[in-house]
Amino acid sequence: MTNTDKESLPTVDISPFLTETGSPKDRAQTVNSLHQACKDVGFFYLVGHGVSEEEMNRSLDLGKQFFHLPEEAKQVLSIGKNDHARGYQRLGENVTMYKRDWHEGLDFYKPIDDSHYLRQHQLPMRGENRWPESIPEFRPTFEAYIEKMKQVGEAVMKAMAIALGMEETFFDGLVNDSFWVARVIGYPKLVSQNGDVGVSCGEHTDYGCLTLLLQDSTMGALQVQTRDGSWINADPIPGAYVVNIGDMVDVWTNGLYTSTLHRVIHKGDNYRISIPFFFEPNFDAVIEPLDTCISQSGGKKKYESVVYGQHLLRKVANNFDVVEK
Ligand SMILES: N=C(N)NCCCC[C@H](N)C(=O)O
Ligand SMILES: O=C(O)CCC(=O)C(=O)O
Ligand SMILES: [Fe+2]
Repeated sequence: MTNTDKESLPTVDISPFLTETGSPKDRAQTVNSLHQACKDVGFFYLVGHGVSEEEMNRSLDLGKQFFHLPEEAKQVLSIGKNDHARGYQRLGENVTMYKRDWHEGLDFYKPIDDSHYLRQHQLPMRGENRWPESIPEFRPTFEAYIEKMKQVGEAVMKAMAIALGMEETFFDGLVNDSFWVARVIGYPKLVSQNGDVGVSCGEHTDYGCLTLLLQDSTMGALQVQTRDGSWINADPIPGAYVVNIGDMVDVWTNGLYTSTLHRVIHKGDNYRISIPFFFEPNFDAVIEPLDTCISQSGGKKKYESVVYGQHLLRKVANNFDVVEK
């Protein structure tokens, strides 16, 4: 059932696209609910994704274990000692719209080889992923988790292609080598400070195709802007992902599906963990508005074409505070 009521996000069941056995009727239902959700809010709960609550909780728990390590152990993985993108970012090192975000993070990107554009040009994100060695289960657990998330991302993009009136396989060649990002975020209680500290994570849109957000049971932290400008909570529902679409879907659809502003304000006493998986286009994918979407949205092309990797590089350049290492 698609719930479009103002106070809560709609739900999409992706299971008919993850198994071979999805009936035409069930697939149509998924496509319709996805279309409505992407048009109305750009945020929805995703169920039927095949990831068990146990797997979800294991990842969240490993994230928590990592952030509870002593600061020196975390600093070994610092992005400043690597490629300025892969690795650990201490509290306040992330910046959104020139303000420090009150969280710490650990980022993993799709591994690349020496022929990759990022290595050839000595750019951020060109390095190797940095895994916490003192937590041996961390790497295998996350690597298995990432594989699942890629499959879920591909399935949602298939349903989205149909929702847009394209062939089911339309996005395949644009996302089959997804330049994904898996981010583990730790949020201490937000305390008001002097200076330039903003919120837990300042308002922003995500950059690529889809964000599949796993969050712990903390309520009231993640907020989403609705079309009328008000903010609603995107609270966790056990077993469901909160999914939102990114800037590249906005471009493909000529604004028919919006990449919606969201932010995090965590004022609770607990230490919150979230794990967004950013399912993104291929690094070199050229993204441009689809003809069918241009005609469904007034006939005027709103965006120029963009290479995803270049969009990402521009965004990442503004993501971090310059700190002494
Ligand atoms: N790939 C994504 N979406 N990463 C998280 C973005 C958080 C906002 C970011 N500091 C910004 O200023 O865009
Ligand atoms: O922690 C959250 O709930 C959301 C984080 C987020 O929006 C992001 O990292 O892009
Ligand atoms: Fe986000």
